[in-house]
Amino acid sequence: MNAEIGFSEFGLLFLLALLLFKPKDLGKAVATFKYWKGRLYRLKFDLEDELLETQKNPSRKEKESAWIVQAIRRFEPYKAAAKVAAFYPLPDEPDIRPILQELAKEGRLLLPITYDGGLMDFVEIHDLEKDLVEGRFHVHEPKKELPIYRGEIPFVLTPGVQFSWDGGRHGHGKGYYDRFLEKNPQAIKCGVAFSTQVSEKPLTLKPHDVPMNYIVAPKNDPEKENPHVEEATV
Ligand SMILES: Nc1nc2c(c(=O)[nH]1)N(C=O)[C@@H](CNc1ccc(C(=O)N[C@@H](CCC(=O)O)C(=O)O)cc1)CN2
Ligand SMILES: Nc1ncnc2c1ncn2[C@@H]1O[C@H](COP(=O)(O)OP(=O)(O)OP(=O)(O)O)[C@@H](O)[C@H]1O
Repeated sequence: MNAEIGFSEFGLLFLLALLLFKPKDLGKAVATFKYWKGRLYRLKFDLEDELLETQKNPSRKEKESAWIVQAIRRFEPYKAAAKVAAFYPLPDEPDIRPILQELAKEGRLLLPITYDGGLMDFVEIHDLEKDLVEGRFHVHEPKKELPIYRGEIPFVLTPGVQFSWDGGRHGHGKGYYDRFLEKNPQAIKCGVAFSTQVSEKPLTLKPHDVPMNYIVAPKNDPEKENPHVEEATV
């Protein structure tokens, strides 16, 4: 009896949520929930790793991140790019730190520094330890005193909340990447995502949403697939 009451209350709450929130808001709420869930999840695993000193049983996220890193390394347009605009991963994004280390060593790494109003610039980073500080939204950002990079940006590894295989991208809703990419139409845009972040159905895009040329994300089983980058089917 009690169980029945519990279930119907849950059902009622769900219906209320559907009535009160527009599908877009509901999507944002789910994205926020996922973001915080991801942060706590990563924290838990980091603590466990420290305690157990083991990397023998990496989580699915770690496996997918390793797959993504391999796929990027093998990707010709990435290999050919003189500079790569990348991102310092948030806990809910693929861990591309090995790529960042390699790019920094090669003198090819650019990371974003954000300003108010949804604007950002890229800065050349040579040392991930010394050149970065924690900026807004807990993202590691270049120190303010470092010079802004004013040269050509041929290739952009782009973070996002959700992508679709046809190149659609939704971010955190502040428009940083849309504004930046609009000003840099020459750049090859490569979305970087966990398999769970890529929708089979095209995302609904607004006129300012800039589509990706490529998506790097494992499609099904990251262990069985050969890492490769998908060309967006736009
Ligand atoms: N790794 C990484 N670096 C990045 C971005 C990104 O998406 N990922 N950005 C891409 O633009 C810029 C920073 N923009 C961000 C904007 C909002 C939030 C954020 O967490 N916002 C909400 C939560 C809402 C949500 O998750 O949708 C908050 O304020 O807590 C994070 C980054 C530049 N650097
Ligand atoms: N090129 C642009 N010029 C002016 N305003 C823009 C441009 N791109 C986006 N915006 C504005 O920025 C806001 C957020 O855009 P959107 O929701 O597409 O961001 P996002 O791509 O999800 O976020 P982010 O790029 O920060 O990860 C919107 O209100 C939009 O009007």
